Amino acid sequence: MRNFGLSIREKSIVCIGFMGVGKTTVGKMLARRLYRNFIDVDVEIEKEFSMPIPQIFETYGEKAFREKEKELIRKFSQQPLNVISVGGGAFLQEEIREICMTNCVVLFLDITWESWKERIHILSDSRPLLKGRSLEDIERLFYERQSIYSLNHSTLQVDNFQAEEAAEYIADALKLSWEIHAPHSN
Ligand SMILES: Nc1ncnc2c1ncn2[C@@H]1O[C@H](COP(=O)(O)OP(=O)(O)OP(=O)(O)O)[C@@H](O)[C@H]1O
Ligand SMILES: O=C(O)C1=C[C@@H](O)[C@@H](O)[C@H](O)C1
Ligand SMILES: [Mg+2]
Repeated sequence: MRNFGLSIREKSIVCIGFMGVGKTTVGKMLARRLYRNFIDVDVEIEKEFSMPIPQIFETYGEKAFREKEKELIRKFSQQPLNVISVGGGAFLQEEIREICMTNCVVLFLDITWESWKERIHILSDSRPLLKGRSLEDIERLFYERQSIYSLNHSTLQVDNFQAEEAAEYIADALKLSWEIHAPHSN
């Protein structure tokens, strides 16, 4: 789908950030507040392979997962009015970074390592890249990943926000920026 005519308020919003920062949780709430479709790319990949992510990694390998991730992000990012939560590793791929930065509003949900580690117990079973790794290894991965997320249009530090508060804050900020860009259009 061509989207050259999309205005800033029609562009899809893409949530990026480290595993477990809240892209799915906050993204879903944001979509509800903005009356948009919510798309979780991890869920869409699971549907395509008809199996959960850890099993996709085991059966087909990370490379196949990343190819499907790119294909689906290419499709959804060109549609208007989505809120799209991409996987924590999606921005490792240069092509995905380019597609998202060109077609969408890219929102980085950031968190400090200190806050993130409090969540590890609810994350490790469902995230193959965390399973079996030591805390030191995960901390290294966390800091390595920060550089890929530095390409974005806007960043929100979520440490002191409940998920719903973060969604409210983002929705209000977006509406304000849309007003500034196009004050009298609907
Ligand atoms: N602001 C928040 N405060 C506290 N807990 C949160 C917050 N946002 C999300 N969580 C919790 O953290 C966990 C991970 O959130 P979520 O699945 O949304 O992360 P994610 O960024 O989508 O991860 P992934 O990249 O692996 O898909 C969930 O149990 C969720 O309830
Ligand atoms: O950070 C990552 O590389 C990943 C994050 C998850 O959202 C999934 O996309 C998958 O587990 C890989
Ligand atoms: Mg998610």
